[in-house]
Amino acid sequence: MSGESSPQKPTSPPPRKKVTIASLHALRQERTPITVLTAYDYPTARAASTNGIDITLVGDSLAQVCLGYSSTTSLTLDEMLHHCRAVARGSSAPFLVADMPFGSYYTGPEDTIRAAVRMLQEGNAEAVKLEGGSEIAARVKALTSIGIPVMAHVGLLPQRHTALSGYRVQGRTAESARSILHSALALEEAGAFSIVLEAIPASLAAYITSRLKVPTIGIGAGPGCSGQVLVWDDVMGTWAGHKAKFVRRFGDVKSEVERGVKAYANAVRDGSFPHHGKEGYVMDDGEIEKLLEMEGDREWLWNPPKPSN
Ligand SMILES: Nc1nc(=O)c2c([nH]1)NC[C@@H]1CN(c3ccc(C(=O)N[C@@H](CCC(=O)O)C(=O)O)cc3)CN21
Ligand SMILES: CC(C)C(=O)C(=O)O
Ligand SMILES: [Mg+2]
Repeated sequence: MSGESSPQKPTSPPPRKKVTIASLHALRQERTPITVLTAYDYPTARAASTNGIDITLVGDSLAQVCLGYSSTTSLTLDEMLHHCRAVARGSSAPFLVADMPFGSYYTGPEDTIRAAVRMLQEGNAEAVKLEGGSEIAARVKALTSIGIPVMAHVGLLPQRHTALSGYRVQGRTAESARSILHSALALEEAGAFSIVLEAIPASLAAYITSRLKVPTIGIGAGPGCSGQVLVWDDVMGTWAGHKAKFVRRFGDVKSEVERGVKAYANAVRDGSFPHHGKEGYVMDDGEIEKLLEMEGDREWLWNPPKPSN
């Protein structure tokens, strides 16, 4: 059969090319913005993977948006690994990064390595993300020197919200900005393949990006970064908590979910669901009569409810 005249077979779209650290650096080089989205389970990972996201991040925001904790510091390494494995099963094309949970990288280089190895081996992550500045550069180096890719994270550090008395924009003064810049340079020097800049002024983020060779990923850091990241629930409009200034909602999934749940509950209550014919099963011919005969219940008669729609 010649290819020209035969009709196109309805096939699924060709699998995307696997994103690698090299391909991410190439995007930075050609100034194509890198797209990063968090994912917490198999369906969110699938959606990111099949719709053009470059990096899937299993963020520790998981603690708040999926598990109902009041902050990310409650999340354990085991909880992270459980979600990471689910995301890995659904995220085939994007590069897969996962947050090292609070407390899993402070007690020494050996514990840091052990926890990061679990993230890769048990969680199937390809890289780990660590929050902190120059003070954790040695930890980052301990990981990158043995081939564990690290994404750094500077600026607003949610894992330190208690010490910092809340979530505040960082780097508004020259002194604070310089400290963030020098942290970013130290983390690049320690081998980080990319750096997240969270909640810092746009001019500072653009300047840091110009001083680094590795791509920067901004969240609340303006358009001058090499890429952008947002939390899934913020993008979809399913997060009911505080909406940070940097969030833009691209979907209204919350109202769609409300509509669906209410419609289902109403249909069950008014008897319109399930429909006897369309959504149920029938016995083989004559078998209900046989059953009633066996049970001595020949008088029993079933009148299926009339569908109300
Ligand atoms: N849904 C959600 N989105 C996130 O981006 C996110 C989480 N959860 N959980 C983990 C961390 C916490 N993050 C946060 C949390 C609060 C602010 C916030 O309230 N920012 C203030 C800054 C005010 C200021 O200093 O001027 C804001 O209103 O933007 C920012 C980032 C980012 N991460
Ligand atoms: C918002 C991103 C950068 C993150 O760290 C998270 O989702 O936990
Ligand atoms: Mg995080």
